[in-house]
Amino acid sequence: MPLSSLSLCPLRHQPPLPLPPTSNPPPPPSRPRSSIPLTQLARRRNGALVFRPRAAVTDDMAGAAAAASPPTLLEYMGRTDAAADLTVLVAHIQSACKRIAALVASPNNAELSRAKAGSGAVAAGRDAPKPLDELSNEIILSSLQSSGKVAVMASEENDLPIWISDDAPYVFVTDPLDGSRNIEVSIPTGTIFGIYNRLVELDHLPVQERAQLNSLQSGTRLVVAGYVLYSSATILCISFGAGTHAFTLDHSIGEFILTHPTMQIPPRGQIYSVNDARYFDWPEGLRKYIDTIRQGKGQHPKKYSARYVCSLVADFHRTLIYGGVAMNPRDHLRLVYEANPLSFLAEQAGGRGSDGKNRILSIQPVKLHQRLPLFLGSMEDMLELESYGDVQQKVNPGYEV
Ligand SMILES: O=P(O)(O)OC[C@H]1O[C@](O)(COP(=O)(O)O)[C@@H](O)[C@@H]1O
Repeated sequence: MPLSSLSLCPLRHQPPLPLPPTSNPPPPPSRPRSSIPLTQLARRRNGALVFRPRAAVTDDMAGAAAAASPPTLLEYMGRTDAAADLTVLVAHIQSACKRIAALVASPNNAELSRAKAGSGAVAAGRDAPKPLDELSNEIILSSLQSSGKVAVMASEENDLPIWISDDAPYVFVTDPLDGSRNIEVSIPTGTIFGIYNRLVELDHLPVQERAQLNSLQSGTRLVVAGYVLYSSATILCISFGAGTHAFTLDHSIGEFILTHPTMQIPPRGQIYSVNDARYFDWPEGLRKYIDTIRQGKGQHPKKYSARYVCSLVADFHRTLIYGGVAMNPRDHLRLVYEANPLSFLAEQAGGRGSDGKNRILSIQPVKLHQRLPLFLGSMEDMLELESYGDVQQKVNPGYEV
C-alpha cells in the first residue's frame, strides 16, 4: 500500500504528503559478510569497534575476519534471548529508519519544505511539524502495521494514539523525526522510540481508553528504548534492558553493524550542552551552575566546554560517548516518547536522566504529549547539577528561533 494513501491515522496535519521519489531507494546489493576482509577490527579507548584497512587479504585472513565480524543488529538479537516477536518488530523498525535516513538526505527536502511554507503552515510557528516529520511518521506507522506486532502507536505527530491491532504484543511510542527544524541546513536529526508490552488487563476497555492507558506506561516498564541518529553516520542505539549498544549503518551491505557494544557514559565529562541564549530566562540555580563549571570552579577542577546542536538525539549521542550534561531546562520536551526512552538508554549506560529534580523514569505520565525539562548525562555531572536545586526554567515565553 503506498504510504501516501494511508487514511486510518488521525494525522494532525492532513493531507499526507506524497513520498519523494528518492525516499525509498532499493537496498544495495547484499554482499556476503565474509567478504569484509579489507578491514580488520580494532577497539578504541572509548570502547567503540573500528575497522582498519588491511594491506593484503588471503583466504585464511578472510575466514578470520568473518569470524571476528561484529554482528548485525538482527544477528545480535539472535544471540540473545530476544523474543521472536520483538526481533520481527525491530527488523521493521530498522527498515523504516533506513528509509527515513534516505529521506532526510534526499535532494527533495528543500522543495518539500517550500511546498509546506507555501501552504501557510509556517504561520503555525517554529514548532509546527515539518513535512518530513509527517512522512517519517507515515513510514513508521506503515512498518508497524506490516510487522503485525504492535497494538498501538503513540507519536508526537498524532494527537491521539493509533490503535493498530487487538492481539499484537507491543506498544510503540515515538518521536519520528526530532530536530527537523534543522533539516534545511543538513544538521543531524533523529528518531526516538520506546517499546512496552501491551497491558492485557486493559483489553476490556473501549479502544481509545485502552490506547491511551497503554501509551501512558511508566518509563520503568520499557522493554526496549532506542534512537536512530541521522548524521555523517546513521547510528541505531538501542537497549533491551541489558546495556546500551550502538549499531552503525554500513551502506555497502545495507545493515546496522554493532560498533559500540555496552556503552558506558564516562562518570564525568567536560562538556555542557544547552541553548544559552536563554540565560536571562534561567533560574538562579542553573545560571550559577553554568557559571561555575565554565570557570572550572565546580566539583571537577577543569573548565568545561560548550557544545549545542539543538537536535536532541545528536546532543544526547555526543553526551553518551564523551560524557557531560545535555540540558533542555525549559518544559519543552515530551516525557512519553522523548525523555523516557533517552533516560532509559542513559541509565543503561550508567548515566542519569532527570527533570532537574526527579528521575525521569519514575515520573508517571498523565498526558500523552506531556512536556518537561530534560537533563541527561554523566552521573557525577548530573548529581552536581541537581545539587543546585533550582535548575528548571519556569519562564518559557516561546522563542522565534
Ligand atoms: O529551542 P530550545 O530550547 O533550544 O529546544 C531545542 C530542543 O527542541 C528540539 O528541537 C525538539 O523540539 P520539537 O520536539 O518541537 O522538535 C530538540 O531537538 C532540541 O533539543
